Amino acid sequence: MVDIARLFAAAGGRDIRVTILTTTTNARRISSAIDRDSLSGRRISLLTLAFPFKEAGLPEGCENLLSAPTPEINFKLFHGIELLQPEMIDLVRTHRPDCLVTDYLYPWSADVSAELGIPRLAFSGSGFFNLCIADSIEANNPHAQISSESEEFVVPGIPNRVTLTRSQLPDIVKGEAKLSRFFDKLKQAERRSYGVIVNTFHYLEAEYADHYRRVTGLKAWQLGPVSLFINRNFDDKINRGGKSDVNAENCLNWLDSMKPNSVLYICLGSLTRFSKAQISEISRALEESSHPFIWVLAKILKPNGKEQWWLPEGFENRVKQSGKGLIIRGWAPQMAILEHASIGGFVTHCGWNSIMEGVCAGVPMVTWPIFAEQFYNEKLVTQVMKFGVSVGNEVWSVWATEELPLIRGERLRSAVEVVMGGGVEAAEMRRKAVELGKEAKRAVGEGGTSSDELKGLLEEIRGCKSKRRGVEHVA
Ligand SMILES: O=c1ccn([C@@H]2O[C@H](COP(=O)(O)OP(=O)(O)O[C@H]3O[C@H](CO)[C@@H](O)[C@H](O)[C@H]3O)[C@@H](O)[C@H]2O)c(=O)[nH]1
Repeated sequence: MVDIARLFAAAGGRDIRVTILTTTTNARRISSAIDRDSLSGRRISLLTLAFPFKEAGLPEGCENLLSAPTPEINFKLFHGIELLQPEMIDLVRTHRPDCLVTDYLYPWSADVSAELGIPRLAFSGSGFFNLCIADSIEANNPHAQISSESEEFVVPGIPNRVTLTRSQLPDIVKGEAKLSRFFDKLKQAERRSYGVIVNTFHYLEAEYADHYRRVTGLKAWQLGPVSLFINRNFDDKINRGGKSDVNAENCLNWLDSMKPNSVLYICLGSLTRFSKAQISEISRALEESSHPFIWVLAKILKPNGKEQWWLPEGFENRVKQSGKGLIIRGWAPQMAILEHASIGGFVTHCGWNSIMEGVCAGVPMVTWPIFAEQFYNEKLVTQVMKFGVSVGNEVWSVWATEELPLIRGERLRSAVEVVMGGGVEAAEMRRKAVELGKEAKRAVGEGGTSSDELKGLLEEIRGCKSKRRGVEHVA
């Protein structure tokens, strides 16, 4: 979202000013990313609201999932956001923007936009592929005809043959009534929007962007990869949101000492939590594999809801002594790592931003989706564009608890071997990943598809404004 704001500020010229409406702690988290870019620093203002912690039953300062990604906190956060709604609507009415860009999760913004006669653009944090799969599953219920959780079904009516299992579908799809009602509301608001903007690019998802436009009748713009448009300097790359927990230069120096395409990067996002048993399996795979690695460690979640870092006894010392790997606890300088020539493979949870960043860097992937729409994103990588291989996780879950089936070390190792080994399959995946990386750069360059769509979108917003002025004048 912040990258999108910076994109508008940078591309819009003098007549565009951007205001980001957010809550206090989140504002603190993003302000440095805005301020260090002098252009966006001048053209972007932050408008902050105090989060209603007490009323939502949350501890002070807990206003995003990073502090504790549990379902309980999730629900309370949603409740807090709901409580803020009247205040947010008032602010929009007072500021009267020419265009409102809001997350999919803010259905009210479609109403206030209609009231003010301004376009609402829904921002999807994920890609068109995900939107198309979600639409198809909701409309056709293909999983209803399947007898077991693990039987594959084909997603109907989309451009490619894509298979999923029922166990990989988000809870919401499988029908918790309260959640379903909420998501119906989001869908209706999406359909009442002026259009949607997506952090993607033509070459990666062209068919799915067209399919989405056709099925929904909505306008849709591909503006990405936003990270390429915006994050041009080193500081931007290493401090995207979180402050890096390692010395990025040391990390890159270590990568400099490695051969091209030889290092495996493992990061399962900022929200994933694992069991001790799962961490043990990953460490065993990494020790037994011949490839050097950078591992961004996921925390374990204890039964009492507390979190902690954990590694099997002696593992870290052995890694240090052999010089085979780096272990990062906390926020990694992910973009800078992925772009390094020594990185040869990326084990990812398939969060959309990670996929886009891996694509930009031309790195093939081992996919390990955990929850949200990550299983859908996985299929774009493994079944459609084919620049990655799945680790074989079958079960959607908010996090990997002790009860969930383990991904065994052997399974991880063999998936890593497919991507990092010297076989024909590995070469083909790498070729595809490199091609995508080139196309991503082309898309954001002068005359590129995303650059042109951005120009077109800004023109359209200006057009809406002129039309409104005309109407007001006549009135
Ligand atoms: O140590 C870290 C961890 C993350 N990142 C950055 O944080 C972002 C992570 O984003 P993403 O890969 O999308 O993962 P999540 O934070 O898990 O994303 C949530 O939001 C995404 C966008 O809506 C969804 O696709 C995911 O399923 C959902 O989990 C990326 O820019 C990473 O570069 C770092 O720089 N260092």
